[in-house]
Formats: sequence, C-alpha cells, structure tokens
Amino acid sequence: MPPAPGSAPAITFEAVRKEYAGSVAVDNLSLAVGEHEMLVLVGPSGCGKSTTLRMANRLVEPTSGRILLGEEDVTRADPVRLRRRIGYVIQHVGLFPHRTVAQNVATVPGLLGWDRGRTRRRVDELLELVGLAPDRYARRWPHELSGGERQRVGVARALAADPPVLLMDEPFGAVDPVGRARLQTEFLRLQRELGTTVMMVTHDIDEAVRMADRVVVLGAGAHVEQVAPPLEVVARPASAAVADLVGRGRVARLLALGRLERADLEPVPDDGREGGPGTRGRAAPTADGVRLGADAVRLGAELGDVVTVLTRAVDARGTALTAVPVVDDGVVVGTVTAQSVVRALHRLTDDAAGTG
Ligand SMILES: Nc1ncnc2c1ncn2[C@@H]1O[C@H](COP(=O)(O)OP(=O)(O)OP(=O)(O)O)[C@@H](O)[C@H]1O
Repeated sequence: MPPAPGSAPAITFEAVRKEYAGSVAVDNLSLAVGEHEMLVLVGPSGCGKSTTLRMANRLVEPTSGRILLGEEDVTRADPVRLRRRIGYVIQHVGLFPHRTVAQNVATVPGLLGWDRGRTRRRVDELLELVGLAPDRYARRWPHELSGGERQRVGVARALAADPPVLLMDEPFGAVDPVGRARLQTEFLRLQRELGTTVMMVTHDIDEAVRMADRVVVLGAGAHVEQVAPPLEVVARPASAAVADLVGRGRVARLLALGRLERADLEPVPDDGREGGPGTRGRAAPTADGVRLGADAVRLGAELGDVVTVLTRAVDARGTALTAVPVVDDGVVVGTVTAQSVVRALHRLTDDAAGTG
C-alpha cells in the first residue's frame, strides 16, 4: 500500500548520498516506505540497491542525508538497538551453522532477554508460520536443510521479535524457480497477516511486480527512474531505462497484472431466436455463439485467466468458441473475445500515454 495520507512513513530517505572511496554508489536518494507497505527496489547490478537497504539499518553509514525510521533519525540511533527493531534477510541466509534451527530463530529474543517459555512459544509459532513443523525441524542443524528450508528459517529468524520493519536483500535468490514462487506467495501471506513494513531488493523484475505494493526502479547511483504500483510500471514505463527493464515479456506481465473491465467487452450476440434484445443482463441465457457454464469468466478476472478460458472454450460439438460470456454478480454483462483482450491491453497502455 502507498503511504496513507497523513500517516508518517515507516522509513524515509531524505537526500541520501553514499560514496565509497570517492565513487558514488547512491547519489541523492529521496524515498518513503509506507507503514505496512511492501516496497521492492529493482534495478541493474551495481546501481546501489544493497547499499540503500544497508543504510536503513546502519550496516552502511550514509555520507550525507538523513534516514528516518518512523520519526527517529537512524543515523543517530544506537546501531545494535536499531537492528533489533529491524529484521534483515539476505540471499545466503547466514544461519549460524553450529546452532539448531530453534536456536537460530531464537537469536533476537535471546538478545532481548525473553524468558525460555516465551522464546520457545515464539519459535514454534514462527516455524509453523513459515511452514516448518517444529517437531520435525526445531532440532535440526542448518546443514540438514534444503536451500528453501534454510531460507524459511532465515525469514522466521528475522521475524522472531516481530520487528515492525523487515529489510530483505534478494531473499529468494538462492532458491529454485518452483520453490521460489511458493516462498514468494507464502511470504506475502505472512507479510499481510503480520502487517510488517518490508523493503526488499531484487534484480528480478518479475519478482518485483509479483510481490510489491509499489515498485521502485533504480538506475545508476540509485537514481529513481519510477516509483509506482506494479501494473503502472509495466503499462506505463516512465523512462527508457524502465521500458528496457520491463520490455521483454511485457505483454505476459500485463496479462498477469491487468483485469477485465466493462469497457473491454463485446455485447451479447442477439440471434433473434433466443432471448432477443432482452438476452443481455439475464442470468445464464443460452444463445448461439455464447455457451454459458464452465466457460464463463468473471468481470474483473485476470486477463491471463481470460486468455486461458478463451483458448479452451468449445461448444457442444467440440468446435472452438471465439466468444465467452462475462458474468458479474451472476448476470451476463457481455462477452469477451480475443479482440476484447487486445482492447484491454490498449486500455492499460494507452491510458498511460495519455492517448486513450
Ligand atoms: N564496501 C564497498 N566498497 C567500495 N565500493 C562498494 C562497496 N559496496 C558496494 N560498492 C560499490 O557501490 C556500487 C553499488 O553497490 P551495491 O551493492 O549497492 O549495488 P546493487 O545494486 O545492490 O548490486 P547487485 O545487484 O549486483 O547486488 C557498486 O559500484 C559497488 O561496486
């Protein structure tokens, strides 16, 4: 979610600059992460993503500018205390090899001086949350886990003391594509449930558009090319650099993010026999060219799902149908064809260019 009007952002970067030995990694970054927001930074290698993230928990000190956590200036906060309030997950999760899964997850509660009972309950709860049954996993050692399981333990460890803010640097980078998609979905569920504010770094635009409330596309020196919800970044790239990043597979991404609207639909055909002019709007009519039932799609459906239904729809004789009814609240409100999907793609992209 973008920051709610009037509420203080969870993290604010104000004209932040970072130089390493005279070379500029982050030039002049101003950015705000809303409370409970999932903000994803994406951009080419070396553009300053990790440096940006690491300045928020003072693993890296800014050369100039301010970073606020809520209203507190992190550059003045005690770094150790700060890091207990901010969870941090990195690609190769960095579990302590000589500590069990439970001991790893209990790291921050231990530092905070929680008693054993409370810590144990929290560890079990967190392991359940990330899908690792405590009785099977709590006593295992990191080397006895798969890469995906290690990553889950890393997430559980970062969330153990329920930090309001979580920083994640390529958290799923080391996991295979199938495991990765599952972890992304589960992580999003967890983040929504806990309301954690997350700032995440990835170089994978698909991961960014899949997970973010807002995507931040960065160029060299952490120059902000665009900050917008995923659909807008894909449909309306704000610069050539963003267009480049989303260019390959853009249509597939638009299909995954865009939804079917009334303006995209064709009328219900009026064949003069069945229903006549009154066909439209009636629940489940049957008319030639429009077969209702399994092949209807909902208004608001994901465009990709609409295409799937369209490519599979056949009539009683097995002949491919070119139009599929669209239902809203149990009422047929029109039909969708390949042409309607193309129209929807134009709507999404033309709107952006201010021409549609
Ligand atoms: N400790 C350091 N000392 C000197 N230069 C550094 C240091 N850390 C990063 N840099 C440089 O700062 C720039 C930004 O690095 P950073 O790791 O923030 O980029 P990134 O966008 O996260 O890259 P990647 O996607 O490859 O991880 C790079 O040019 C990098 O070489």
